[in-house]
Amino acid sequence: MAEAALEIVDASAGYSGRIVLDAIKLSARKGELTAIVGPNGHGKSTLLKAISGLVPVTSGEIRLDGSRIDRLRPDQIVERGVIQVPQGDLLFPAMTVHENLLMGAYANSDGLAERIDFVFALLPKLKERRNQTAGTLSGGERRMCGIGRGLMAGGEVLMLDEPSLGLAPIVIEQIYEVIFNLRREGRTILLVEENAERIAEHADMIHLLDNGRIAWSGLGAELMARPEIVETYLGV
Ligand SMILES: Nc1ncnc2c1ncn2[C@@H]1O[C@H](COP(=O)(O)OP(=O)(O)OP(=O)(O)O)[C@@H](O)[C@H]1O
Repeated sequence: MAEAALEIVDASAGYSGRIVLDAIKLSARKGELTAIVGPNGHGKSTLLKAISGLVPVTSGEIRLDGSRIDRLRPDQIVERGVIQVPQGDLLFPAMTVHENLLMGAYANSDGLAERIDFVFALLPKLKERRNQTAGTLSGGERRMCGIGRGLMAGGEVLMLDEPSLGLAPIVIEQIYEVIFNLRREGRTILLVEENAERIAEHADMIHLLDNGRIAWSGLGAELMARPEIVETYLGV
């Protein structure tokens, strides 16, 4: 079994005294696709934000390769190699695709040319659109640009917050093909997805987050064989 890249050990986090994550325990193993699924508003995005240092961890620990990162600033966490592609893309609309991609490498510009070549090879649409401003891209292209910008950071762990959100089914398939390719290449990915069916076949481990707690963990096939869980929590 691969060793853990990221370990969340009994971590709690929330907003202004309100606990949203309650003693969460899970890990994302190296080279694997770990998925967090669960209903809306139960803390999936908060978990990624807590890992990124954007929401304070009030108890417990978050470790990267065995070293604590939960007391670091967000920019220090990026420098350590934990990169979050936020929900809703958050691109710079007046900047070109190429400029947006370069922004991803602000903390680490070593091997910039190789990285941009890698991103353009993985996402050829971005190469075609490189001189177009991000504000003029389609929804799917914007999502790809967000993922490309995350990859430009050259991090060890890539965290994706609902990359399928708001996209047409055919575009969702394209986005997931890119993510599954990254997994095949051995990237460590922590993915938030509402629809477990979409990722069940490809995820190495799935954690179900319900009301700020891990309610179930296992393989995709095991989850799909539990219709009562799927119906209760995932509304499929
Ligand atoms: N900045 C904030 N301030 C206060 N409460 C917040 C903030 N962001 C999120 N919350 C609350 O934290 C809880 C968990 O939200 P979170 O966004 O983590 O859920 P989620 O599972 O990712 O849902 P979704 O898929 O809708 O994004 C919700 O009750 C939400 O209202």
